[in-house]
Amino acid sequence: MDSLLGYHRYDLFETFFESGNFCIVIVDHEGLISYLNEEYCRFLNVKKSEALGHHVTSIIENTRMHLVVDSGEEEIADLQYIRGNYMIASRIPLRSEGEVVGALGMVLFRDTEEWLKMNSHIKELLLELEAYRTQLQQKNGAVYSLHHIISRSNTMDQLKNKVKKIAPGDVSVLLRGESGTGKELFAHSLHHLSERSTQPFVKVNCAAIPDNLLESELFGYQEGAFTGAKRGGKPGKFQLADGGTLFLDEIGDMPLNAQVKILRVLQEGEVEAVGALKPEKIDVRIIASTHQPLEELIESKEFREDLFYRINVVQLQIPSLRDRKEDIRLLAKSLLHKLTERIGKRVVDFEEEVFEIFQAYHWPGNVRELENVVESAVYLTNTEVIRVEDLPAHLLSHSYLGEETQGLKAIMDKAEKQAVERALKKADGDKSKAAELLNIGKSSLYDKVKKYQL
Ligand SMILES: Nc1ncnc2c1ncn2[C@@H]1O[C@H](COP(=O)(O)OP(=O)(O)OP(=O)(O)O)[C@@H](O)[C@H]1O
Repeated sequence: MDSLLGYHRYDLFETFFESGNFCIVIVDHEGLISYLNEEYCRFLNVKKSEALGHHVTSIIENTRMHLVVDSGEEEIADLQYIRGNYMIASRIPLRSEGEVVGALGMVLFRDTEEWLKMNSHIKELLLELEAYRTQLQQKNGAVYSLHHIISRSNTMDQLKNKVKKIAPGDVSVLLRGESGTGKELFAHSLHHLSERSTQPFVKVNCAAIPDNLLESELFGYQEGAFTGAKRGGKPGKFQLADGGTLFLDEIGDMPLNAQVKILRVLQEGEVEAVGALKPEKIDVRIIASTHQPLEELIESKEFREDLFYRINVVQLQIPSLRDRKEDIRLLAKSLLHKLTERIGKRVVDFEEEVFEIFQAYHWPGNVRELENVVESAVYLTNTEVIRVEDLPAHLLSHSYLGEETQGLKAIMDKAEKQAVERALKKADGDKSKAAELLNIGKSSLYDKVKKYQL
């Protein structure tokens, strides 16, 4: 045995790590992946070469490997949500001469179903847990929390810290920001981190409720309140949110008469269903969102000032994507991962030029627009990497024009530089070929290469 281990140690480990149908990952003291076996690569849908050397959090969803390295504490049979399933993982710190030098993670069962087959005795408990979880989710309605908000910019970090501070209280929060910046994700997160997290989270799209239905939608109605009223009546959004959070989305689009009614409920803490004989007490926390300039709407008497002061106790301004361009790369990668998983197509990365175009574009639709662009590119691409030609045309033409402050000369230079760079790349550095692709003379190309120091 000694000689077996002595002479064949490496082969034995390799055989062990690679032949079982379990997943193994090893990270170093910085949380960078040193080893990922083939089975895990298949499960994660990544290439080994792309994973090695990268921080484990960028490759494995909800991983805790880097935390185990920090704490030095092993975690055995932990439930981890990954690729749409709960799997069971164990994480063991690796020590050398008393120091933690890394960690080994092993996925024991890749989904709870696999686990159930082997552990019939806990089946009942787990099913019960799932039932409660689903029930809670249905009742609760808030599915996102802070870790779903992907970012690396300082402004977003500061916002997330602010959310952690204000979430526990009952203070009303007004979320401001352009459409698609993630206001709803913040509303969910505030609820999740609050003491009301086990209670309902109810969203009202203030812009979408027709005027004549507004009262019954918000405050409910009693049986027989009007012709066509349901038997037994119907609770309104306020009653449904009782004890929890009411998210008033696009409050700036709410008609004035509805603003008056909402204000009254907030002031008095009670609602009166249509046809009810007396009001009922209601306890809700209000989170509102808007992309409208409310101060201007107050000036033009389209928004009530008293309601504004009620909802605007703490204000969170979510920056537009063009004001936090350092988030774009991370967001694009994360959205790609999420979308390919949903669509079921293997597309693993973006060409570097795509990121350049993303950086130059002004993203009027913010993260929602980025999501749409990545989704359409995933459908269109014929390769595993999204290329410039997979992007919508308006992105290419606008990318140079996004920064109007630069002046026309600078914009044209930038466009020219990118075109030359692209042609050189396509021609594998061959300048004659690149000149041909651009339909210009060779000497003109040389001039441009010199000018832009390519
Ligand atoms: N930081 C983020 N990380 C991951 N996904 C994000 C992020 N921000 C926004 N998204 C995604 O972008 C889309 C738009 O986000 P959301 O609906 O929260 O924006 P919004 O500001 O509420 O928009 P609107 O004002 O139009 O309702 C959603 O699919 C959301 O999941």
